[in-house]
Amino acid sequence: MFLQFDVKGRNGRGARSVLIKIKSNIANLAVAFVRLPTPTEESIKRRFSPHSPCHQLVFRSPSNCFPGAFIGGMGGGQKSYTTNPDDYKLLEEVGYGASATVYRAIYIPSNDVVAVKCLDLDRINSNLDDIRREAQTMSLIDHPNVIRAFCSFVVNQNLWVVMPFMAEGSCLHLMKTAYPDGFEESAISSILKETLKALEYLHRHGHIHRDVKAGNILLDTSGVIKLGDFGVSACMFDRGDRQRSRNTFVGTPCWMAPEVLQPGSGYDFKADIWSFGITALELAHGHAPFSKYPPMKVLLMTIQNAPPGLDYDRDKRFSKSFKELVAMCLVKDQTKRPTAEKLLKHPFFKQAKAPELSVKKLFGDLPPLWHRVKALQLKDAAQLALKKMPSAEQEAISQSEYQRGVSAWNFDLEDLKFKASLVQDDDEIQDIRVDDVNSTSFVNNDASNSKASVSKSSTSEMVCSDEVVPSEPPSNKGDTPESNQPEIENKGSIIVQEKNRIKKTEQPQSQSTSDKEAVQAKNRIVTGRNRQTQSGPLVTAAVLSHSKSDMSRTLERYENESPQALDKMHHQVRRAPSFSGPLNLPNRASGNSLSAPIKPSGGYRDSLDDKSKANLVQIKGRFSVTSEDLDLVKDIPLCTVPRRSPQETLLRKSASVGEWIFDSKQPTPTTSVHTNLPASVLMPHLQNLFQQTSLQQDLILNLLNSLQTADVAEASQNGKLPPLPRSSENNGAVEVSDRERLLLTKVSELQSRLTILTEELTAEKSKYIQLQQRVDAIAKGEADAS
Ligand SMILES: Nc1ncnc2c1ncn2[C@@H]1O[C@H](COP(=O)(O)OP(=O)(O)OP(=O)(O)O)[C@@H](O)[C@H]1O
Repeated sequence: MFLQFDVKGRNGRGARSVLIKIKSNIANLAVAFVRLPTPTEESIKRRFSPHSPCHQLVFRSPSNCFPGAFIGGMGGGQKSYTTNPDDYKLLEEVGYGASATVYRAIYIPSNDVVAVKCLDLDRINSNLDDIRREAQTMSLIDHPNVIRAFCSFVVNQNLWVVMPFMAEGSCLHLMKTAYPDGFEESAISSILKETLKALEYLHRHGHIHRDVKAGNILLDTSGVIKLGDFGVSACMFDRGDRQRSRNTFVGTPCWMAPEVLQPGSGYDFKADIWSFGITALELAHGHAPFSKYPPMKVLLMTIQNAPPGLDYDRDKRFSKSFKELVAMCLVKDQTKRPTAEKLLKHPFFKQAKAPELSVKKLFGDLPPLWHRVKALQLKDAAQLALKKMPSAEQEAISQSEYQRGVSAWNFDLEDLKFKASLVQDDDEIQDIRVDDVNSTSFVNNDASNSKASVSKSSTSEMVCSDEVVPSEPPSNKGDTPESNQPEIENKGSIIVQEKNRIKKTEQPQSQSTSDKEAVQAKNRIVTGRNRQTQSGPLVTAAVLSHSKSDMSRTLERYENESPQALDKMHHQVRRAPSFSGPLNLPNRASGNSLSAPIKPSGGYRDSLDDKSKANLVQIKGRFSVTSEDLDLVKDIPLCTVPRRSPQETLLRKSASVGEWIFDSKQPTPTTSVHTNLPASVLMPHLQNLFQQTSLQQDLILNLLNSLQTADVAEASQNGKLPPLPRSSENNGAVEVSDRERLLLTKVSELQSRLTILTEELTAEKSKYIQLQQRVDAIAKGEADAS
């Protein structure tokens, strides 16, 4: 079916200006990670003014052409919705993403509750094709598990997409509100099954969703589950431009498949299967794997590490079939991943209950969605207000560096990998592999470990903050059909705290508020650093490290001082680095295949352990690096692989130094250490290694010196640093200080390298000394014998 995409003004005027506006937006592709401002009451009123210019994007199908209104494209018998904005009354904000804000709204002619997604065309990180594609795809949908658009039209600089209102919001919101550790398995299987049905439908019709994640799985009060957000979907059967778009990075870092990160080869619908697997882990744990890391680190880990899975102690509560399902999806070689159709036949889904049974109970007694969203926004605002800790700054710098690379179209994967390697890992929240440690199990094996226990128990990872009162819905709430909904007392203000779980299980089941605070304080001390997840707007350590009353005071201040200030903060919250936004990276050809080899079992791994036991060379937190992976990342520069133990030196040699200094084909001395080669053979190699490591150290020192002294201009030409300010007229001071900052970053990067090399040198020295002693001993023994 061919759809025509028209732009017209309300009175036939203004079409030209809209087209120009949209075209100018195409030129703004490089603007990434922009969040929309919270529309003020003023701006919403303005939008609805009868004098406000309205332009309509009208979708017409040959068989169903109603100028000014779009009626269900394929389903037939659908309700009709007009494209007149005056027919819609926007109510509360119920969600926001990278490119849009979503409102609950009333369609006045029929009094229906709908959702209106407002995409700001001025700020959207997309071109007209993308926008059109999303709206077209959504309007053609005819599947119970996929959100369809009733109609779309342009109002001022916004594209409005009218769609069914999903009263319980997204799974992500739900987890952030009440299930910080994820859902129980029965709910997960229902959610995944419905999502998979949606994917099967989309794939069958030639679409790749490209943004499958908990934030895009929407729930309504009756337990119906729908997959939403086609902001980045692509058509598999297209050629030309759209086909090329599949060679670009689009998606959200934590959910992106490895092949999406190496766009030279392109990717297909199997990328959705990977994202589906990540979503399964997200639903199981409350967050996506790698979500605590900045995007560039996530990119590196996705490429370099063994795929994540349900392999840890905390995952004991999950069934074998669930673990298998996840493992099937998270296979690096996309050709080995099953189709959605095949996955639907997996035993895991045989037991899946109807969502009305397993999912509906999840939100039984939660406050209305908009209260929850408001509470989450307030927490984001508080987080921003308190965001003065260095780690937050580091995140911001990391994010801005990343964006700079992306928006300047000078993205360099090697540079990215190097920078990623400098991001400090958070060892304090390491997970423990099942077969590594016979530790006390801290997992609540009770499958009913859900909201009730979470919200009532003081051992839970939530802190209920009664003081945070979600702001009242707009005054026109009384006009709505839901105005008779009882005002549910505030339960939505919940702070998720990741802390030392073993410690927590020792805590008593009921405590007073002050006890709770004391326990939290204790846990903060025990934990050191609280978890910071960068998957969407979350409560970070900044908030968590403040007492409940501190936080409420902050919030009160923002609430009371001025609504505008709060509004501004919300605006800033959206603009603040959030690591869940889609990525759009330029096309890069890559000859490297970084996909890990898959066992000939067709990609069906019994568990990660099999692979890890054979080839595991490093365990780092929840991640492991296998020798298979190392072969594939040998082009990753020095120190991208963290080093902790003498054994890891072997790994480092083969992955970095061996590549840099030695002929990689030549056997390295370190690999020979464990052989029975005579000392006379070993010694030259060791001496060689020793010398070359020293050389490396000298080289780095020289580089450091030269950088620190005079070679600034030359450095600016190598593309790594911004150019020197051309004139002093315009904010030269800012440019200089930015530059200084970057130079300092560069210097610290070099210093880190130096430190690592020094460590390495020391390790080699001690090995050298040991071997020297052995050689001496052998020589002495031989001398004695003769
Ligand atoms: N129909 C709906 N009913 C209720 N809530 C919705 C609906 N559609 C979206 N939302 C909420 O709004 C949020 C943002 O919507 P959406 O994901 O479409 O925006 P986006 O800007 O495309 O997001 P992303 O950051 O994923 O690209 C969702 O996560 C969800 O919580």
